Amino acid sequence: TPSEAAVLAQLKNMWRAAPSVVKLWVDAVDACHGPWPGVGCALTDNPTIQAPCFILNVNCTVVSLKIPNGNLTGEIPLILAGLSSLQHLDLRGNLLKGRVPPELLDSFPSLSFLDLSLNYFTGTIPQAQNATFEYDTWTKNCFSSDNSCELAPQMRPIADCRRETSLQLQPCDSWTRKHLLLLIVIVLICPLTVIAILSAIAIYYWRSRSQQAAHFWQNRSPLRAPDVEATPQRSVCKQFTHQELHTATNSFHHNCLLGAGTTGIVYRGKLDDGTNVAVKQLDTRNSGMLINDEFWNEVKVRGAIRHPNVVTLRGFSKGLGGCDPMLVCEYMPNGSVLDALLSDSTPLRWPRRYSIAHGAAVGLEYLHEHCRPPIIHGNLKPSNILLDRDFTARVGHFGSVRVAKVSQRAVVTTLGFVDPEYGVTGKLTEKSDVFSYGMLLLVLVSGRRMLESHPSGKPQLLTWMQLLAKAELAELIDPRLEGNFDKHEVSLCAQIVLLCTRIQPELRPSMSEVRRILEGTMPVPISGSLDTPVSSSHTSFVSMSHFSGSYYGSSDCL
Ligand SMILES: Nc1ncnc2c1ncn2[C@@H]1O[C@H](COP(=O)(O)OP(=O)(O)OP(=O)(O)O)[C@@H](O)[C@H]1O
Repeated sequence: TPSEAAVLAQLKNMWRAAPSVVKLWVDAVDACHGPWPGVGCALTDNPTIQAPCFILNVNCTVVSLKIPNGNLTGEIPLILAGLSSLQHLDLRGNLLKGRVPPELLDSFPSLSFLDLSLNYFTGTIPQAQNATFEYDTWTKNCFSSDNSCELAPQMRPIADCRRETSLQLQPCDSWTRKHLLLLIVIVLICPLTVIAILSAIAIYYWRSRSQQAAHFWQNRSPLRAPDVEATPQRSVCKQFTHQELHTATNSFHHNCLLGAGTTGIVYRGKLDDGTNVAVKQLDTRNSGMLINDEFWNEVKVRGAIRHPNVVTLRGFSKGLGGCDPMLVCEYMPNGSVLDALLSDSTPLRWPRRYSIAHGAAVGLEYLHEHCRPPIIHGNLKPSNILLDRDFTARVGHFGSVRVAKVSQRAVVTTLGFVDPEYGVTGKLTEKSDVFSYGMLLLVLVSGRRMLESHPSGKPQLLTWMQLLAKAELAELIDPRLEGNFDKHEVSLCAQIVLLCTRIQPELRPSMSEVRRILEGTMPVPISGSLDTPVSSSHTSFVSMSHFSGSYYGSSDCL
């Protein structure tokens, strides 16, 4: 019919480029009257009779269209509906895609054979109203399997349905690519995301645990040493320029002055990153300190020390070009034990004093027994025990610290707290620090400076020691405590003072023993409970004791 001729002409035009039988369709000849491969005709009057219309020269109609494996592309053309007499449609093995509209199938009332397999059709398998098609019609396409099992029972036994469906409706290329991408996401990205989330949770958990641990330690009874092994030991000691420290301390402004000692002046400062620090300007001219390469090497070693009871050294400046060398330490907001003891406003209560005694013992134990080589402080005294925000005692100011066993030369020490043995041998040992610790404890209990005289007018240290030896504790104890103290703890401290200040260094306890006595996990050694402490010959040291004043800077320092 003319309409069929028009449809075929359009199809030819559409699929002209494809290497299929369509290429052989000849325009000049009617499809049913010439050699149009793939196009089959039958008598219009009786379409069941297929005939060579071009020979018989009778009216014919198109009843079959067979263009298999022709590389036809695009969607299935809806103009096919114009071939309404089609009984046989075979488009298998092409590259057709998109949906197959059921209306199209309904427009072929006589269609008895349909093969659309091996294409890229998508969507659901269309159901024609008047016909059911062989199951193979649809296979090897990209149909979703949504309705495949609804259709399958009409054609196959139910048992075969799912198996056949899943076998036949194979994924095609485009499907595979999409799912490959999905697989990559699942296999690679998802695990990475999960790992990242888990790591974040682990880090958060670890941080909060360590913060909790730190908080716990600060708030708990002082009678437990922190886990020193967990303390990081990587040196973060930085070499600052003079200019950096000049800026940090507001040009060493007097408002930033924290205090002055025998070895220099201490200023409060603020680094670029906002950290508060204490900057000690070393007075090499008057202190007799020997600042050489060995000193700086020791300073760097100290930069690696991290312990909750030791002030961290943040850095140094070598003081080149005529500038003073400087040490940069953590800033301790509550100043030194000396400051706290002498504070006019609030006397240091006994539990805090005992906690300070314990903290200082733990810090010293760490320096002596956990550092390799051991570190001798060499200048332990109340102004060198600093108090952090929570009043935890931190052993500070290592200005004269020397590596153990090589302390052959004179170092700056503070008389009154220094081991009498040092006066004889000129050598500092761990036991020199133990002696100084004993004196520190005496100051904590009595609340008095080393220079202060006893009301009797007798030389200070001897008087206090005699009181201790006679166990006349009541007279020794700081009156500012107003009787609010733990008698057992005070008695323990008194006995530790006696042990630590024994003349023979080898009879003095180690700092770990001191710590354990304070914690109550070790009894006081009986032999030395009230042994003879330092003799009166030592008083000469006492009377020369140096007091370091401290001037707390006003708030407009920085
Ligand atoms: N890190 C710090 N944080 C806060 N204040 C500090 C710090 N270091 C020192 N100070 C303050 O500065 C004062 C003087 O400290 P410095 O260490 O110079 O004195 P010293 O120990 O008496 O003397 P030296 O150790 O030189 O014999 C301390 O008493 C304290 O008040």
